[in-house]
Amino acid sequence: MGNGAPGSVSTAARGGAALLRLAANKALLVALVYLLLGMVWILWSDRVVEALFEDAVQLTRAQTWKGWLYVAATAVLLYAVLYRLLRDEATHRLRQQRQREDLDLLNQFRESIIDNANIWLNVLDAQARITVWNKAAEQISGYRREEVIGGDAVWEWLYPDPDYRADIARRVRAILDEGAEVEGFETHIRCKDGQVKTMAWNQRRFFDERGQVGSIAIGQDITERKRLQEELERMAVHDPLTGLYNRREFELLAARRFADCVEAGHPYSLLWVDIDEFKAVNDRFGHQVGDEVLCGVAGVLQAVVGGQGIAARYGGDELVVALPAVALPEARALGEIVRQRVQAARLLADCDADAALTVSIGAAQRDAAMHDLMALASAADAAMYRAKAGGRNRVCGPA
Ligand SMILES: Nc1nc2c(ncn2[C@@H]2O[C@H](COP(=O)(O)OP(=O)(O)OP(=O)(O)O)[C@@H](O)[C@H]2O)c(=O)[nH]1
Repeated sequence: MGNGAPGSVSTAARGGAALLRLAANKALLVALVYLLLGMVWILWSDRVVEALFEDAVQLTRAQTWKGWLYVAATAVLLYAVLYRLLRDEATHRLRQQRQREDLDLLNQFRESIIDNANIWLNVLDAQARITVWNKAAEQISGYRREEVIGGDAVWEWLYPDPDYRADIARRVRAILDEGAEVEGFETHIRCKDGQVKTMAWNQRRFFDERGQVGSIAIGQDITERKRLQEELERMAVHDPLTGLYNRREFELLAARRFADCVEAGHPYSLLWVDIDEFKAVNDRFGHQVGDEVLCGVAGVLQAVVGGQGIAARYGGDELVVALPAVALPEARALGEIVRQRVQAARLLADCDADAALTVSIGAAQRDAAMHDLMALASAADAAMYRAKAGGRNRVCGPA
């Protein structure tokens, strides 16, 4: 896999032909120089020998010596030329062999990096078929390379939903056809064992040494990171014990709905729920039981009003429910249902069959004098204290 541009094939072929032409021209030049030197030698040496020797026997001997001299000189010349050519050729071959060895080493190194990288790495050809599938891809997906290499069936396995798969296929085509790049793109894959994992992808196009288009994808399994992130987000807005919204989130959400209701002229009510004699529960049965009771009351509250309002743990044993667009009579009725259900739940039955656990509830509705959520909350809190003062286990409204 490389980054060569398309057309590199014809460039290489043109380069090879030019080199061959250069070699042929050089050889022709050497042959012509040899021919010329030979002709000059024969013409010149014949004249010199004929001028020097008149005797036929001496002339023949001189011609023979001249022949030997020519053969010796051309042999030396031939040796020098061939030695240079063959030495250059040998050096060239040696260099090529070293380059091939270096390239092999580099390829082995690259393959080992691809294979042992801690991240999913796969390569696709122009038809989106898998050509490289590293160990991390095998480990994360559960699919072995023998199952996926050369085909595109893996997309159906990883993305069984046809619409989702079509969307991803469109993105891959955009990468292959238009050179689009993705960075940090998240998908949910279904692994061989049925697990669903969240992956973050970086993917881009490349051209191999033959100019063929492909795409390389690097994937990171972010399932655990996502889960932790969601858990942190959940913890930031929820009370860890009861699972209801925490006070901060309640004030944020309820205030937002309060402003909406003021603007729309809708009613807005609030229930303030406090467990009766909760300190005695802790003292008699222990903090652990107290925690379970708190959770039990929160469960009742969520079941009765969760769909209509915003239920939260305000602090200690105090729970609140904001009821946007709900008028006081309905709010009181809901409070009454909560009270009865808490009592009926017999949350202390396991500790003491006779011990009853009850709640006191204050209900209030926004009036023209209440400009913010806190004013309404104070009114509901005051109503809850009236319920306590009235003997507990009851729902009280405004005085
Ligand atoms: N188990 C448990 N107890 C808690 C928690 N938070 C606060 N409490 C206890 O809740 C009790 C609240 O008592 P109060 O509301 O003051 O009084 P009470 O006993 O409920 O009496 P009334 O409200 O007058 O009926 C205290 O004893 C706190 O220690 C908690 O998260 N778990």
